[in-house]
Amino acid sequence: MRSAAQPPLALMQGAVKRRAQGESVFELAVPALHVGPGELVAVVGDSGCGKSTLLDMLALVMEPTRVERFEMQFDPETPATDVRALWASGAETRLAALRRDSLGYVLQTGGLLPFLSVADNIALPARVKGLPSPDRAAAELARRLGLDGCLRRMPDALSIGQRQRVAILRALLHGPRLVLADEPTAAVDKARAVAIFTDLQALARERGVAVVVVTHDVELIGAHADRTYGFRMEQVSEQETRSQCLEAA
Ligand SMILES: Nc1ncnc2c1ncn2[C@@H]1O[C@H](COP(=O)(O)OP(=O)(O)OP(=O)(O)O)[C@@H](O)[C@H]1O
Repeated sequence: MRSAAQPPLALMQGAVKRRAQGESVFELAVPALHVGPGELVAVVGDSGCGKSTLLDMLALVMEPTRVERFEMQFDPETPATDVRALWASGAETRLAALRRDSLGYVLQTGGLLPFLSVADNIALPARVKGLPSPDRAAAELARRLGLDGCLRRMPDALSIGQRQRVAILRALLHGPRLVLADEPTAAVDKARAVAIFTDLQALARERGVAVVVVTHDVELIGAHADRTYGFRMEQVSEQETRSQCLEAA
């Protein structure tokens, strides 16, 4: 768990995202959310409450409509990066560099490239970053995630659950400081889901990585999360739904 002296790795205060589709409007409010190095934070809620919207804002791929404070501090020795200011000034290159170097995103769909082997898929983020191919680390993580023997195969020769674990492996391998996982256990059985949450928690602890997991597995994640955020939804008119993301008691 984060010690009192350690600043949060990601901090969001007074964030609002408004999304409109035709007549209907969805508004997500995030009064205060933070995640520290070594912490695993869970985000749980019903379908359509704004979990992916929140994750996309944390992944720096979706700009908040407005936000009072949005900072990331990947190294406690250096000043925090003012993400709010980067969005406000349209600093796309800086935002892209932060995404590439410091964030790992496990997509709900896995997002593996079908024409590359599993080994080449997982080496991709490191290559983009200009780092050598992380073969040894990949083999070790593959063993931990029960993917022995899968690295030489093509993605379509893996089960959905295996593909999901490969996506986790890929998101971790280039040494991100913040890992965002959207339903990483959606296609696996309960035993494998427990193993995945246990591994994500252990990896957070060992590497001082901050992990945010969106999940429907409320009961399973409870044993692994340092904090849980839920949502309070309100239908304010026929067209407009509002949702508030709040820390669970
Ligand atoms: N491109 C879009 N434009 C406008 N509204 C959108 C868009 N995408 C999603 N929404 C709306 O935003 C709301 C939140 O969507 P989001 O995907 O964040 O929910 P979620 O909690 O992740 O749902 P699920 O669990 O089903 O994946 C939904 O009501 C959805 O209809």
